[in-house]
Amino acid sequence: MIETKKRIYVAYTGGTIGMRPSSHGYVPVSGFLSETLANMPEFHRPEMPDFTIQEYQSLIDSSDMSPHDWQRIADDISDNYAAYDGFIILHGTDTMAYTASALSFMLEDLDKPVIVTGSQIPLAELRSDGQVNLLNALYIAANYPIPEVSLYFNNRLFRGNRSRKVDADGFDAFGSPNYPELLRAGIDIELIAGKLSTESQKVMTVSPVNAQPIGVVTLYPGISAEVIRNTLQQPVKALILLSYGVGNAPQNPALLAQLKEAERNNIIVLNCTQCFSGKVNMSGYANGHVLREVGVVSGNDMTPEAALAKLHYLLSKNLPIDEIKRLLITNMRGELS
Ligand SMILES: NC(=O)C[C@H](N)C(=O)O
Repeated sequence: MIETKKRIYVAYTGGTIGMRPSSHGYVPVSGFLSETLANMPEFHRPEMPDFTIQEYQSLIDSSDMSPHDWQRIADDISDNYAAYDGFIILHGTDTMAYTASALSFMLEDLDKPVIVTGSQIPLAELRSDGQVNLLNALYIAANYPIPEVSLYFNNRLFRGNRSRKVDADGFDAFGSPNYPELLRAGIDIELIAGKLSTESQKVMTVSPVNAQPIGVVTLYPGISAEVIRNTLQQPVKALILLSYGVGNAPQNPALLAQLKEAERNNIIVLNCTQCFSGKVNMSGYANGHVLREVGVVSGNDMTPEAALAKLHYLLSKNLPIDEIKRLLITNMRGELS
């Protein structure tokens, strides 16, 4: 029996991977990525899957990404879902972890691999990491299909909603501080925490997301209650508080009163740690306990990127506030332990 080649859909949204130098720095240029790839023979070897590149109308630096763009990507995957075995999203690195997190929530009952990747140096430049990232992402999507939204960078595949950009200018630009990688591509390709897809009867659907007014405040020594008060101005619906250590905040009565006021106004306050790894435990110290007493919800070991994406996703569903709070502490897509 002849094995048919896998078909992979590549959505090119922008980012450094397809950029070209200009007088004011790198810019995305339409048609350039497809043209560059057409001239790279390794992408067309018989071991490689068949792939189609869909270049988006307006290619963007990922610092311009918004929830509206997440929706466009999710809808694009949905429109092409039946015709392909896997999906690669070519994306800038700056907000890649946010998009991977958002897609992980929006794509309900996903049973095919969706891999987000990009590069630090454009594909067409000398010493680019784009070639190896895209080549491996295509190969892995076809031969090691892990049916979830993941992020591939520098020989490692991470769970999308556990990943973070950890280096502004190195090639090892992503990490997954609280969860092992799904797969490592060395001389051999080694599955670590990833589970390969099996026969499934699932029907993938997209949960729409609208941009939600969400505040984010990092605590710092000397922070005044006014900073919290200003961030909590209407129409804010949720606040991510990036607290100290295991979820501690100063025992400043004015600051705590602002958080209590948020609860009275049905504004969700989600406590994530500003530490790179580890988790929130509001019973560890009296300074964390007071936050719990004023109704703050624990973000556990969610990354700030996953917490923001999850809030956009849940707030877009118009659920009762208690249900949103319940789901925030529930593991929905492997985003928290
Ligand atoms: N390496 C990159 O892709 C960075 C670029 N500014 C982006 O996020 O689009």
